[in-house]
Amino acid sequence: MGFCDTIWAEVAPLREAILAHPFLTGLADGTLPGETFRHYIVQDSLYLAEYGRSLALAAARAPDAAARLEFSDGAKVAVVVEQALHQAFFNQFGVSPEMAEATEPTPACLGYTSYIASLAATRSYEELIAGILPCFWVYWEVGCAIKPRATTPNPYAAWIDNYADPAFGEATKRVCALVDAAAQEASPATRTAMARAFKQATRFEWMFWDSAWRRESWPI
Ligand SMILES: Cc1ncc(CO)c(N)n1
Repeated sequence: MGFCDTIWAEVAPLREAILAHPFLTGLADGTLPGETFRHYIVQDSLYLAEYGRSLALAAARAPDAAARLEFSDGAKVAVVVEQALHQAFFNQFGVSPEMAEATEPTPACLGYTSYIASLAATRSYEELIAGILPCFWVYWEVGCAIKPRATTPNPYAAWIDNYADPAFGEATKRVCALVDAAAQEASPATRTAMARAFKQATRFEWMFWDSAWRRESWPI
């Protein structure tokens, strides 16, 4: 079993909790309140802007051209999706650019982006890319799980299609391959740190949806 398969299996309980989360069941059957999705999509645009920066840092630190291309491409796609898909949803759900600009990241959003940025700043390249991977893989799994049971018409169809798109699956596979290759060269201690980063980021994925579901804000 490859490294990615192992760490993927280790987070199985987290993945089950994600797939069962009411935010995602509501997305699939179209009953998710628009206000809840609006909270999510504004936070997600803040997330993608910061995540894109961390992908660019991964590209800068990548040991070979293939990895440099993959992460710089990912950095570009994060910005493109942030601007295109999100703008469409902003229009659909009545979020003005001013509202979006005035919104602060929630504790979950800031926690997740700051965690990935901290990997980029103070940890190894191997840990950084392990922390980057759940963003791809969890969304790919969610997209594929939701798509066959999504009701039509569904106000969230464009979101579901984006993450169930085979092209997104291919990108996920390529990042998995880079993580597997890095793990193969790494020491046991680094592999342990990679598994921890992967799990931590997967936890934040759950927290991100849960925070939108609760329409989280700062307690003070
Ligand atoms: C929080 C989060 N994780 C992953 C993705 C997938 O790109 C996203 N858009 N947002």
